[in-house]
Amino acid sequence: MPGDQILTVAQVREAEQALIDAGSSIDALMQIAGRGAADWIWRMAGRHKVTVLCGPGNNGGDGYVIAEAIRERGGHVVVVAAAQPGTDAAKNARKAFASEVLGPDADVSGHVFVDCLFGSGLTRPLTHDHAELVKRLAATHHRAVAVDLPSGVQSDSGMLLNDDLPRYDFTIALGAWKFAHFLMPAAARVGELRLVPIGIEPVEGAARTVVRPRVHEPPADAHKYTRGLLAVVAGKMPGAAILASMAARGAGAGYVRLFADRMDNVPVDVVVDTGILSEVLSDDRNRAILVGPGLGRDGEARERLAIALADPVTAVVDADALVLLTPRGLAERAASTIATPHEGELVALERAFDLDGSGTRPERALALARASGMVIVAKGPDTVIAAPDGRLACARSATSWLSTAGTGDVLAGVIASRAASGVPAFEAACEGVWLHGSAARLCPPAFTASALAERIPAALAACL
Ligand SMILES: NC(=O)C1=CN([C@@H]2O[C@H](COP(=O)(O)OP(=O)(O)OC[C@H]3O[C@@H](n4cnc5c(N)ncnc54)[C@H](OP(=O)(O)O)[C@@H]3O)[C@@H](O)[C@H]2O)[C@H](O)CC1
Ligand SMILES: [K+]
Repeated sequence: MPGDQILTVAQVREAEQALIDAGSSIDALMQIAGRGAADWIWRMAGRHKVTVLCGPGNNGGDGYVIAEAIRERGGHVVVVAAAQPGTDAAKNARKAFASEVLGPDADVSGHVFVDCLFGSGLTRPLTHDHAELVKRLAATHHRAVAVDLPSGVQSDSGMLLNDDLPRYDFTIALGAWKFAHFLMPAAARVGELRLVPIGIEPVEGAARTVVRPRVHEPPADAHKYTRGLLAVVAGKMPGAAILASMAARGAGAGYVRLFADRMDNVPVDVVVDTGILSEVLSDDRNRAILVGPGLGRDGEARERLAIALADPVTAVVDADALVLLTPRGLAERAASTIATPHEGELVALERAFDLDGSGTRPERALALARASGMVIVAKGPDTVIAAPDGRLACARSATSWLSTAGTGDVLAGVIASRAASGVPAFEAACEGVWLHGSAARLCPPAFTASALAERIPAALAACL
């Protein structure tokens, strides 16, 4: 199931123009957006005092609409204008606000601070005065809500144009998600996210959010091979491959076969094969391969990677295998390959594929996907998934407790399991990322990677 669209500033402007061409107006869109945002703020504040900070552009215009909607309901609302409205729509919204507007020096405090200083039109850092004003208002209110984006955040990259700006409890996106809602460092400042739709049509080629997949029970006549046989190739340090295999067992594949040098310390429900790798992989019942966790980086590891990549089934390439991977290694491959690099491995792959690593994380992931022909899962607190055909998806961090050893092995195992179950590569990557995050949410704090792997079936249960 495709998620919601995530749009760049240019895509939002084009989509907004299409609505205007179809008979709407900026003023009408601002009313829908502002009143939709006011509904959320009303739920949060009720009759407690709300302060709306309005900037000069249409984000500020939204602020006047929000303030008027709260005033009409009998709420206690104050507007602080950081600058006079500069656009026609913002001027109209200001005129329609039937109460007093205070200047930026006003001494205000209250329950909810609503930031409508700048949104997607921000092009440069906030001035010192604006930054101090935002900080002061955030400090004198119990809760902070950003409308569309926190002021000071660059919409397409998620970069912060100013240091030291407040964290928000809530961000209410207008019309569509923006990349800054998902990308670090901005994603750490937005708080809980809500989206107010304003009628924007689907934009061709737009990025999507990663959402809960739909998974079906195996058919009545299913057996372990029809549900998918996954081969996991271990190396010198089998622990990581065992962890990946455990996670894979719980994510849908009917059979996980671990190729390893030794049989000891392997849980009973992972089948170990200590034979000859090329023979293990030539089993034509194999539906997917996972190679990389604990593989090592020596000559034997290189050889195992080459044998794995020569196999005509979907391959998930992780950890050490990402460092050993070369364009030549992929040249003969016809089957899909999914790479799951963290930032350091992403940089190594960019070098290997002669890319300069410039641009936002989604742009970098897409460039690598196109250059390598692989589905790229650029994992981290702001995981981005890119396909060679240009599809792009972003996931919010489930929890920062995921920052512990072995969780990457679990992710690789889950993605490989979805691929072995017959899910196409890009979708398998998105499903794996969702299941991994969802399992993390089911874990207690300070969980271990093996506890995470144990929660994968519970995460899968929520998808049935
Ligand atoms: N998504 C939609 O369809 C709708 C969105 N709406 C809201 O509109 C804003 C975007 O509004 P816009 O007027 O384009 O931009 P801003 O309000 O964010 O910024 C206003 C102008 O401020 C100037 N600017 C930029 N950075 C700074 C700065 N650091 N200091 C001072 N001034 C700055 C810039 O103009 P310049 O000419 O000075 O460069 C901006 O244009 C969107 O976020 C939504 O909230 C509408 O409600 C309609 C529907
Ligand atoms: K804002």
